[in-house]
Amino acid sequence: MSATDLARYLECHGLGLVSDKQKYRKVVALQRLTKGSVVITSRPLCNPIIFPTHRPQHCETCFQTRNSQRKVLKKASELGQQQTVELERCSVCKKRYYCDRDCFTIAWKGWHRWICTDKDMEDLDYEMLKMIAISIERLRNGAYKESEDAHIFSAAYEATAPDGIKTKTTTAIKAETRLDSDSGSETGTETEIRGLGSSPPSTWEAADKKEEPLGLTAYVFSTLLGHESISDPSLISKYRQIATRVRQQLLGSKFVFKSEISGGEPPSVTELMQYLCRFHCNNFSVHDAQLFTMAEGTFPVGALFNHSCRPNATVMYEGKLQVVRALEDIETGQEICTSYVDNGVQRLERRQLLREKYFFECRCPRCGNDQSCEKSDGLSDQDQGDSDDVSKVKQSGFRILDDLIEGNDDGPERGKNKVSGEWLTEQFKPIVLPGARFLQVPAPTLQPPSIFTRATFTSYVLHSLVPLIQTGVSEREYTSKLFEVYQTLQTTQHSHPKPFTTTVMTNATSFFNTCLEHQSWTLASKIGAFILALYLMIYPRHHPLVGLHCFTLAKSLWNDIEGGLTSVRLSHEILRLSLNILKVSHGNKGDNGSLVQEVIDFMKTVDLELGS
Ligand SMILES: C[S@@+](CC[C@H](N)C(=O)[O-])C[C@H]1O[C@@H](n2cnc3c(N)ncnc32)[C@H](O)[C@@H]1O
Repeated sequence: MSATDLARYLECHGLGLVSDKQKYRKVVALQRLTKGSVVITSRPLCNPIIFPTHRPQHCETCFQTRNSQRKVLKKASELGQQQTVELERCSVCKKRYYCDRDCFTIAWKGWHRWICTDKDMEDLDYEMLKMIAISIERLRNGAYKESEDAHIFSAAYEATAPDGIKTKTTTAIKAETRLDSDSGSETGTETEIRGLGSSPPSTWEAADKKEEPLGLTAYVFSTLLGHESISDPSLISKYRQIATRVRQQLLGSKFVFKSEISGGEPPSVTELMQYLCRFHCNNFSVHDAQLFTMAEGTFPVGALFNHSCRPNATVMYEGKLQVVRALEDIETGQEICTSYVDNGVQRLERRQLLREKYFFECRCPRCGNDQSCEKSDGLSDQDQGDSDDVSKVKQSGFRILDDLIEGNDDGPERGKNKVSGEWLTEQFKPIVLPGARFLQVPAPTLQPPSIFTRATFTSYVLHSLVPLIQTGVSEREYTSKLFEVYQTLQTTQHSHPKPFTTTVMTNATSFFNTCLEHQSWTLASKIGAFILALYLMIYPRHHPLVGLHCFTLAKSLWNDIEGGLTSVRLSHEILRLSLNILKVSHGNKGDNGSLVQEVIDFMKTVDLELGS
């Protein structure tokens, strides 16, 4: 595989990989992508490492959760049960779980037998490194067969081509035919992929163009940045120890390195250290549909996307397959970016993480690169002098956002970040929830309040932005309204402590969860509406977090008996919002699709109650 093969593969997906002075390379759209479409899928180079606490819930092979496994459900119905069938545990290590013997056999032949009795496997870096070394060697020596993975991606994933035509991948087709046949043997060397140096078919067949051969995955991995030369020496020394341990373990194990490239030896310590450095700034936390992380994985194609604090794409998972989805319409030539950090944290924290973990200074539309960023990076107000005022005046668009949400005060105990429940309750009580019908119609003449409190902020932002999401206006129109909201928030007086900082958001979120736990639905709904306003100010409108929050808020509103029918109507409207967002961020496949279906089903219940 070569750079040309990668370029051709990406081109088939309507993507281009362009050199960039600051970022090394960047992925750009070669054609218009509509919001919600799958930009590309990315496969893991080795089995993602499930965190120990999450192992009993996920099959190591197909990665499906216990309750969503089709096979398990079928088994349950055969047993006359409703749903829950426990996963089966490996009887030797007693640590890894599988749906059944089929999944266990695939794992055993592929990787499990090499790690089953290795006591060091509880260290994430060690585990990932050993798995990658084995995975790459199996690919090089021809022991790996593409068909083995058919089972892994058996969700029969349908990739949506940029033109909107649904293409069933050949992986999916293979999966269907493989279900009835036995898994292949480890010893066979007549494989489709003969090693990293071999060429792909001379033309990418129409059906093949959506499929990512593992040879390509490994090639992309070999091209990723590791930043070895600028990494922290203590990290490098830690990596040397891990690499040495893994190499010794591999030398002593029965795993045979028999490819031409390996020459009978595991990769050198230096090469293994390079892998570790690449993991550091390219690996992903794998999360479920609710965005709870449960594993770590190496997805090289997905790692080609650069970071932006205002991303236009997001990363989701369908079983073990990573799916990059467009969060907004992306025009030809535009760079496609995901986010490496939570966009809800303050500029200083984001920049520090990006610098320490990914070794770059962010110059995205939100961060920019002028002096105003430096202020948060440690320069005192005095150091900034008058230039601060000047740079503030110059700021526009997303650049305003971080100044708006800065601040650590929340509550009477200034600076301590500790606020009493009573005080918080008082802060949220005055919020008047918007009428459902007001959320459907944009109000062009909406007057901003004379002072922003938590209540007036919630009302102003929700009335300004939600109708635009409901009516699906263009990104340009939405952004222009959003900038208008930012300007208003900047130029209007606000109460103290400032109601729209990230500190306030963190405290409000934990208070919201407490209210939900205690079933204080009226208060929870008010806090939930406030959090929604803050989310809309900070996150892209179709961000999965926004959709998930809307779903929780809608459930709270529906439970709020005090609010009567008004609250049920609002619940319906917020559900509609949740659905609009989740359809874009989550799509309609697997566990993500099930979540969207849950929203639809809940809407039907609410519909019934409203008699519509
Ligand atoms: C996951 S990789 C992204 C793909 C990478 N650009 C490449 O061509 O392989 C992460 C690395 O890309 C670079 N990078 C990502 N986003 C960037 C950004 N917004 N600005 C500058 N460099 C960025 C950094 O060097 C970072 O460590």
